[in-house]
Amino acid sequence: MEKVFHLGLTKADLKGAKIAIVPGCPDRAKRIAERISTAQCLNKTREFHIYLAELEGHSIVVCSTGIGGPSTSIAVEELAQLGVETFLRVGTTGAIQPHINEGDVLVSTASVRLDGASQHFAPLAYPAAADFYCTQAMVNACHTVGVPFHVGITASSDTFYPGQERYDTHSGYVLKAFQGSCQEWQKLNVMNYEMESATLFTMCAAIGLKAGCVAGVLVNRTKQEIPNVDHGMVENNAVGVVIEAARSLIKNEVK
Ligand SMILES: O=P(O)(O)O[C@H]1O[C@H](CO)[C@@H](O)[C@H]1O
Ligand SMILES: O=c1cc[nH]c(=O)[nH]1
Repeated sequence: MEKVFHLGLTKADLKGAKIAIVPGCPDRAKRIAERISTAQCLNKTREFHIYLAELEGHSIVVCSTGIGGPSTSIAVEELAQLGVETFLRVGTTGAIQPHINEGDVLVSTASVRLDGASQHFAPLAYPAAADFYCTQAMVNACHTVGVPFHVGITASSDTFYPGQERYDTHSGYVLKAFQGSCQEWQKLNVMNYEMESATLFTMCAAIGLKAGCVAGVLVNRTKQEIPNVDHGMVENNAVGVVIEAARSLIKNEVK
C-alpha cells in the first residue's frame, strides 16, 4: 500500500492498530504514548505527530490532530485508511457551568456543531453524537481512575475567540450571531467549549467509525478567562481516563 497523503504512513506501520488516541496537541501525543508503554515515533509532519505504543498486548496509535475540524478530519480519514476503527479524543476545555471545577474531566455525549468541517460529512440536522460504547468506556474509566467528572453536551467551535464568545480580544467585538451565545448554551445545559469533537463525532458516525471524547477543564469561564491552574494536572487527569478507556475497549473487544 502507498503512504497516505499527510501522515506519510502505510498500513504495515500501524501493526494492526484498531484504536487511536487523538489529542489536539502534538507534545501531548508523545506524553500519552510514553505513558502507555515504550513508544515508537512513526512520523512528525505539520500538526500530526504519530506514535505507536502497546496496550494489553495490542498496538495502539496516538496521533495529534492539531486545532480544529479540518486537520482533525484529515487525521481521522487517513488513520481509517490505515485500519483504525475507534477514535478517542483527549483534549483540554473551557467549562461554562458554574458547578464544574478546574481539573475536572468532561465526557461528551454529543456536540453542538459550531464547526464547518462536519457539514462536509453530513447536513446540520444530523447529530454530532459520540459512540455509546466509547462513551461508556470513558465513564467507567473516570470511576476507575477516581477523578471528578461530568457527562453531557459540549459546544464544539471552529474558533477559539468569536465562536466561544470571547471579548478579551484585539477588537473586543464579537459577531452578532455569537453575542449571547455562551449564555444560551449555559441555559441549554451545555457543559463546555472545545474545538474538535463536532467534526470527530459527525464524521465518525457518518462513515461508520466509532468516537468518544474526554477533556480536562483548564478554565471555568463563569469565573475567569485565563487559566491559572496547573496544566500538567489537568492533562494527567484526562489522559489517565483515555488510557483506561482504551484498555477496556481492547480487553472487551479481544477476550
Ligand atoms: O487541548 P486540545 O486537544 O488542543 O483541545 C483544545 O485546546 C485547543 C484550544 O486551545 C483546541 O484544540 C481545543 O479543542
Ligand atoms: O476555553 C477553552 C479552553 C480550551 N479549549 C477551548 O477550546 N476553549
